[in-house]
Amino acid sequence: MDRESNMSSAMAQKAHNLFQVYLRLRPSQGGSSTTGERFLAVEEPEAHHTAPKHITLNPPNDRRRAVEKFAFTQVFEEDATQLDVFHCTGVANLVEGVLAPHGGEGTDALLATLGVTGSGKTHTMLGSRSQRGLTQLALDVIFRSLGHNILDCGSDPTLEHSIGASDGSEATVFSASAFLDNVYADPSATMRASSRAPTPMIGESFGPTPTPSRRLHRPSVFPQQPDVSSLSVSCDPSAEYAVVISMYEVYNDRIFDLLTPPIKSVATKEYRRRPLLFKSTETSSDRKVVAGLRKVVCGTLNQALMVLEAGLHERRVAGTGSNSVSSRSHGFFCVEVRKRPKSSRRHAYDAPWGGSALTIVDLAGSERAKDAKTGGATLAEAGKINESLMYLGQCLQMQSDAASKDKPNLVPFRQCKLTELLFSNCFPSTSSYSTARHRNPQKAVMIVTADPNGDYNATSQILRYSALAREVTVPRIPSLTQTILTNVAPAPAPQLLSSSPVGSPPLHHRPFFPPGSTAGAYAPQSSPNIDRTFSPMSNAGSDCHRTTMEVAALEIARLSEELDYLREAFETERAARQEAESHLLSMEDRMIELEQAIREDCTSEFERRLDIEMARWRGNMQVEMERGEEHWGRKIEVFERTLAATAPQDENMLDDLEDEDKENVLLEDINQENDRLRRENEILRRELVGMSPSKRAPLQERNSDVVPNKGGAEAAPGSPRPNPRNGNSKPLNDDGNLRRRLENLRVSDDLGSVRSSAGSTSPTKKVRKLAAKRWDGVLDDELF
Ligand SMILES: Nc1ncnc2c1ncn2[C@@H]1O[C@H](COP(=O)(O)OP(=O)(O)OP(=O)(O)O)[C@@H](O)[C@H]1O
Repeated sequence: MDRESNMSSAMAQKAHNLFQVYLRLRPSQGGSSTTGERFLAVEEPEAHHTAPKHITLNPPNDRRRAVEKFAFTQVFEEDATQLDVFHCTGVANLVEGVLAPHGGEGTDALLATLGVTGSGKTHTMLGSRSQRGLTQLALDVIFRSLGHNILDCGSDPTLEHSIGASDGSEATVFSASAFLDNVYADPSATMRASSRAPTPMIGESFGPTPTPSRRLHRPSVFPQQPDVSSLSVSCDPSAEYAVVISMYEVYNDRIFDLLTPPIKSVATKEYRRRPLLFKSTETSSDRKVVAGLRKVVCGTLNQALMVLEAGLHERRVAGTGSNSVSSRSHGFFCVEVRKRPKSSRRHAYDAPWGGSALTIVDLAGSERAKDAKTGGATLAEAGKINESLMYLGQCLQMQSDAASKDKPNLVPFRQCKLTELLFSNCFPSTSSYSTARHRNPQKAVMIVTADPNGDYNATSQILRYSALAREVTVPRIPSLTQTILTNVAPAPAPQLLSSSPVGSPPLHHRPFFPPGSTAGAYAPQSSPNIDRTFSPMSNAGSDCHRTTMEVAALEIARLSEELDYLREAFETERAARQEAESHLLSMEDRMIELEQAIREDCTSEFERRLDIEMARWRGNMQVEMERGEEHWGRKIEVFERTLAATAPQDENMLDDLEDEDKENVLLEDINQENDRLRRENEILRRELVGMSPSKRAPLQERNSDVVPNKGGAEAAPGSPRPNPRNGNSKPLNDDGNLRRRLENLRVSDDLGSVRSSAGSTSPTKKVRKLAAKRWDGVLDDELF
C-alpha cells in the first residue's frame, strides 16, 4: 500500500461527507496583481486518464515550514473550462435529483464556491461576459429537461395563486412577466455588457412603481457558451412542474431579498432593505426557510436569466485592492422546482405542490485587509465575511464527525447565518409532526477556487479547512540515531507494523488526517527520508524478538525525529518570542517617550492658557475696582449731600436734648427749692399769725428748717401754733426779716423765672418758664 492509496482510503472513509469538495485553479492573468511565486503543484494521478485529486502546497522560500498535501474529490487545473467543471462536478446529477424523475419530492441540491477573493468564484458560478457559469448552465439543463411538462403563468393564470398558496415560507409570488415588466424598461434596449453586476446604487432600484429612468435595460442577448444543448436529464413524465426563482444575499450576517426593492425610510430618507428571518413557519415546521422572500414563477430559460440579472444588479459588490469587482455579500440563487401530479390540474387550487430546490451560492471571498487595502465600511464587511468563512471552515472540518450517523449535531452550523443556510438541510428531517413530509438530506458540492500564484497564507488556510484529507510532511535533516538505524536495522514488514503495540498506523503509510485535527497538524509524519530508508522486509518469518527490537528501534527513530522537530519548533518559537518581547520593550519606550512629549505639550499649553486667563482676570479686576471706587465715591457724595442738608436740624435736636436734660435737673432743683420755700413760707405764716409781744418768740434760726410737728400734737406753751392749712409749726420772725425774705422770694413775672435766694449754686443758662400765676396765687393766698 503506498501513499496514494492511503489518501484514497482516507477519502473513501469520507464517502458520507456532507459536501463533495472540488478544487479549481485559476489561470494567471497578464497584469494581475497575483504574480508571485507558484506555491501549488497538482500531483499526477495514479492511473492514466483519471483526474488529479491531490495538490501539494509548497511554502515559498521557507524550509522550516511543512509541506502540505491536500486531497479533493477532484482538482481542476488552470486549463479546465466551465464545461469541464460543469460535467465533472456532477451538476447534471444534482439537477436530476431535484427533478425527481422517479417520483417523490426529489433531493435538494447545493452548489457553492469558496475561495480567497479574486480566485474565480464568481467566474465559476455566474460566468463572464462571454462565458456562462454553472448557474446559467444548470438553468439551461433544468428548462431543457422539463420540456413540455413545465407550467407557465401565461398559459395557466391560476398558477401564481396556487403556488403562493402552497408556499411554506410566507413568500410573495409573482409571475415572471409581471416582475420583469416592473424591473426592465425597454425590451429593445441593448443588453448590459456583463452578467456581473456593478455596485448597486442606493435608490437605483426597481420598485412597484419605479420611474422609467431608473429601470434596468432589458438584456436582449445572453452568452451562449458553453453549449449544453445536447444535455438533458430525466424528469417525472407523470408530473407537471413550475420553476420558481428567488434570490437573496447574506450581508453582515443578515439576509436581504435581492428581488424586493428597497423601501425609502421615512426617518432617514434612505432606501433600505428589510432583513429577513431564517425560521420555521406554520406550514414549514420541519425545517427552516427564509421567510418573506419575493419569488418569481418563470416559464422559460430567458425569463429565469433576466430575473437572475435583476437580482445580481442589486447584489453588493465593490472594488478592492484584491479584486476590482469583489462580492461583498454571500449570494444565494434558489431555483425551486415545484411538481405535482398531472391529474390534479383540474383542481389546481387544491392540489398540493411538492418539489425540491437547487441552491447556487457564490460566497464572498476571504481577504486580508493589508492586501485588499480596504477601509471603513468595506473593511468592516471584510471582517464579517472572514468571520462567517471561519465558521464555515469549522463546519467543513467537522464533516467527518457529522458523517457518522450517531453525531450529526457536531457540525456547529448555527454559529452564523451563512452556515445555517448551507448546512441546515444537510441532515434528514427529524420532525415529529405527522403532517411533515420526509425530506432527504441535500446533496452538496463545494468548489474551492485558488490562485496558485496568489496569497499563500490565505490560500493555505482555505485549503486546510476545505480539503477532504491532508498530509503534512516536515522537512528535516536526518538525525544521528536515524542514520545509525538506517545502517543497522532493516525495516519491518508493513503488516507487522500495522499491528504494532502502540497501535499507531505504519509510519510510511500514515493516511491523511482530517484537516484541522491535532494529529494531522502537529504530529510529524513519515518523511521521504524514512520512506526511502525502510523498504518492506523480504523475510517475513524472522524471529519475534528481533522484530520487536526493530519496531522499538523504529519507534526510537520516530521519537528522535519528533524531538528534533520539536526542538526546532521550540527554537523558532523562542526566537519569535524574543523578537516579540524586544518589540514590546521598544514599543513601551516609545510609549513612554510619547507620554512624556504629550505631558510637556499639555503643560506648556496649560501654562499658556493660564497666563491668558490671569491677564484677563487682572484686567477684569482693575475694571471692577474702578467701578467700585466710582460707585462708592458717588455714594459718599450723596451721603455728604444728605448730611449737609440734615446737619442744622440735628444740631438743634442735640441742643434740645441737652437742654431737656438740663431742664430736668433744674426742674428737680426748683421742686426741691419750692418745697423748702413752702416750708419757710409756712413758718413765716405761723409767725405772722402768732405775732404778739407776749407770746412773741424770737426767730432763733432764720435759715434753718423747722421740724414740723407731726401727728397734730398740741403745741407746747411758747411754741408757735401750727398752721392750720399745712401743719407747719415754724414761727415767723419779725417784720423786717419777713419782708426781706419775702423780697427774696418774689417771683418776677417779666422774666418768667424764679430767682432763688436760698443758696442755689447751680448756674442755669435757661430756666424753665414756671406758672407765675400759681406763685402769685400762693403768695396772695398764703402771704396776704
Ligand atoms: N477560470 C478562469 N478563467 C478565466 N478568468 C478567470 C477565471 N477565474 C477567474 N477569472 C477572472 O479573475 C477575475 C476575478 O475573478 P472573480 O471575480 O470570479 O473572483 P471572486 O473569487 O469571485 O472574487 P470575490 O470573492 O472578490 O468576489 C475576474 O476578472 C475573472 O474573470
